[in-house]
Amino acid sequence: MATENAAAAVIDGKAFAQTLVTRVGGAVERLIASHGVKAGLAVVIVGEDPASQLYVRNKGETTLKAGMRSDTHRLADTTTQEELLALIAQLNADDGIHGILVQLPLPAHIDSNAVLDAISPDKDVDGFHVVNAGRLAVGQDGLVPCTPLGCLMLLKDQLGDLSGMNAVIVGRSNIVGKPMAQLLLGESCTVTIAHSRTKDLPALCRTADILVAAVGRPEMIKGDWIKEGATVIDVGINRVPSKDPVKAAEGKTRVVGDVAYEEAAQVAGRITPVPGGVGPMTIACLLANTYTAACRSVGATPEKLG
Ligand SMILES: Nc1nc2c(c(=O)[nH]1)N[C@@H](CN(C=O)c1ccc(C(=O)N[C@@H](CCC(=O)O)C(=O)O)cc1)CN2
Repeated sequence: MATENAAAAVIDGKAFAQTLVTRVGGAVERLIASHGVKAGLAVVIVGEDPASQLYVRNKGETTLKAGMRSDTHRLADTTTQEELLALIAQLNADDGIHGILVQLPLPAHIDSNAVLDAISPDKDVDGFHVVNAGRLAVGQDGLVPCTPLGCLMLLKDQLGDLSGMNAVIVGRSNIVGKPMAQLLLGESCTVTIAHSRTKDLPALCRTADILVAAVGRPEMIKGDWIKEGATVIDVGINRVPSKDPVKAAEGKTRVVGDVAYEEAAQVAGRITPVPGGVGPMTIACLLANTYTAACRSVGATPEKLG
């Protein structure tokens, strides 16, 4: 799904995500009919971060839209690590819950890795558990992190066979950069991960047929870093002051990606916007992963959704 822009085709992640949620909903219904199992997702949020609250609300609403059970656990930011681990143990043991997600970031007094690794790997719908990271690295079936999975779906929808393409990923996080590299390697791309110590990043980016920006720095990637006709996937979600000085003075913000969109769209062949690109795919893929986990819990083969 792409609409024409000045130069680049704009990849409509929002529309793709809506289609995916509808497909998940159909598959969820068929799993209920065939196995009497209703997929269930538990989301845990600690604290009051407004962006996290918004994402968690969206997750709950979309889960219900897809016909799944949705439980949201809202915990105070004074919650101890022990209390959070006790809740996870309870959710691991709950047969009606097939997916568990702990919204990140967690407050500083909680060790995120300890919490993520307490989630049963079979219910780890974020795909962040070391077991799922390992499965992805060796090409075994597991649960794949939602944002890179969504990026891959968009890329395959746009480009079809990716084999032999040069992919450059800017950012080496465990959540996006590293799993994205594994997924693109699995599609037989030639993959480079760039990071803060990479030499001549603009020149490296210009070698990319596929450029994935996941660095968390507003509009860092400029138009002249992009090869003519390349496909640009912008994972960044950064809040910056409004362009209108009066609104900016009132503290109003706007959301931008890691790519300088206006410049990049003059050069790229295809590009994801922010908002409306990768972000909505993250939530749709979370539902797809929850459906997959529910299927596996009863030995059913998940339908292909993406
Ligand atoms: N446990 C997790 N925590 C976090 C994840 C994650 O995948 N698992 N990712 C992000 C937040 N996130 C989902 O949790 C998320 C971020 C953004 C969007 C989205 O649709 N964004 C909109 C713009 C919304 C805005 O204006 O702020 C868009 O891009 O169109 C969805 C999900 C960190 N935490």
